[in-house]
Amino acid sequence: MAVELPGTFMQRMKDMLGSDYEQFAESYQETPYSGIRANTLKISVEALRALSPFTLEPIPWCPSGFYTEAGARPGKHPYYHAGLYYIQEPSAMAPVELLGVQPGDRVLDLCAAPGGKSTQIAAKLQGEGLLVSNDLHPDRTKALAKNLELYGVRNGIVLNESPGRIAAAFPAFFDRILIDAPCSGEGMFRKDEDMVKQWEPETPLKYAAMQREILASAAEALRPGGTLVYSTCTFAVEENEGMIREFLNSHPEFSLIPVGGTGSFAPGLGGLPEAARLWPHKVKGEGHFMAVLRHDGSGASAEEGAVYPAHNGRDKALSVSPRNKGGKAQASAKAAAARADGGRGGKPGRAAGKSGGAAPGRQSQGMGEEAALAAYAIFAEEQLGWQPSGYPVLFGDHLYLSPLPKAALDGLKTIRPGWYVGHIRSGRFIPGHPLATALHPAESTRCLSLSSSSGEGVSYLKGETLSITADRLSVKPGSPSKGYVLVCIDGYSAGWGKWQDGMLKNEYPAGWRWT
Ligand SMILES: C[S@@+](CC[C@H](N)C(=O)[O-])C[C@H]1O[C@@H](n2cnc3c(N)ncnc32)[C@H](O)[C@@H]1O
Repeated sequence: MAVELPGTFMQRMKDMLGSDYEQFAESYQETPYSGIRANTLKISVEALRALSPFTLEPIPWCPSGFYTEAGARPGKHPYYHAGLYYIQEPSAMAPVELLGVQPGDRVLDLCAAPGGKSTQIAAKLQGEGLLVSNDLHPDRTKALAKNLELYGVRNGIVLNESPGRIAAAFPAFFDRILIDAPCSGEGMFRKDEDMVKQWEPETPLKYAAMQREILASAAEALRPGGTLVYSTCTFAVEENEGMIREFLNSHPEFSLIPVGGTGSFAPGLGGLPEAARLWPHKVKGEGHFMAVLRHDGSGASAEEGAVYPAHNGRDKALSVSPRNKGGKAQASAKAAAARADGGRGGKPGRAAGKSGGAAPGRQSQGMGEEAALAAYAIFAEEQLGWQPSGYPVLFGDHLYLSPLPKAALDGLKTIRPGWYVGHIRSGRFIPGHPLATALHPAESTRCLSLSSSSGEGVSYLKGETLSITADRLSVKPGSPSKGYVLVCIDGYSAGWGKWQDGMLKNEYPAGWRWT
């Protein structure tokens, strides 16, 4: 590799690896591996394999993950814009596989940007339950929100908060928490030269201080009996086994679930074989560390109280009506309940971004909330033929469907309170791009499928107006051809168009276009 690795780092690795060191050092001459992960919210693994223009080789630790061949440019294919896969470093797909997410779970991804692992969690939730994706750095939450929208996530909330404030707002609430910790990034040296340039011998200790705080907050937000996965992409023991050992000493209610030494996962170092390592000289991927921690179930969980509807996509409840999805998706956060029952004040949060983003707290400018929701309901009936579930949250003229009541997010910096469905303009409802990306063709009254290979798909993604004859539209019986059309690429939703008299006006957002 072009960048020389720091001598202090290499000496430490020599001490750590002993006879394996030579092999480890040689692995830096290899080209790093690349991968994609099927978005099973939109396409099955089998269907992606059949459709893929790239040669795909399975990644052993992730059933929906594949290595892509050198020279493949998956980011430059219309399927990427249709959200059929996420481009992700292969080892980075491992932590979520160990989190054990089930549909209906309440999951917190504490250090989530740009959203690789959050999108993986969302796929496992299959639209049921709750995903809260958080990142401390405001700039990074923009990419996080965009990736969740591209992926078609309906039950996700994006926060820009400190882990401590999240724990205070949601004590003993989440079934599963992922900490993909900020770290010294030594495991990424082969892939990212900037990590090498930023590294100094003291870097691991600097990150260890942050990791300690994040772990302590996560322990408070986890419900009794819940599961916490801690991962890093570094080799430093003080950020890995050392951090976990320290956490176990101060949190005796947690124990390690053994994952090291199984399948592709090497055992942890320093007398912690239950933890897992992915070594770049042993697997086809970069360096990673993972520990799975289970709470023993002692202590009180969040009070039963506020209930939110699971986003299974076809719930009729649009108003704030309690709905229990199989018991599990029953949100019983003490905080959510307390705040839903009267609130505790605090600074208003804020939402941002191109697909919505008026400041929460502002009421609808043009019309009252009731009228705005009525306009949306009319749109949903006409355009979708069904009413998606979720708590309606109106920020200015922008409407979201949230998996939690609005009051549950009071005082938290909220980038996205839920699924952005659109905004009100002059008394009419205008559908948002994230509404389209999360829809399946059968969920829209009017659809048009463009081919990824004919050039039409790319023309649409470039924002061009297309000439489309009426017979090419797929329209549900009894509906007119004129109006909003869900535009798909080879049958997978990509955005909106507006059809009239043989012309498709392009509604693909400027900031998302193919360049
Ligand atoms: C390893 S990256 C996360 C990658 C992400 N999980 C993914 O799969 O795309 C770590 C993230 O932690 C964020 N971060 C740093 N300090 C944090 C803190 N104290 N609390 C929450 N997030 C933090 C960084 O902004 C960064 O985006």
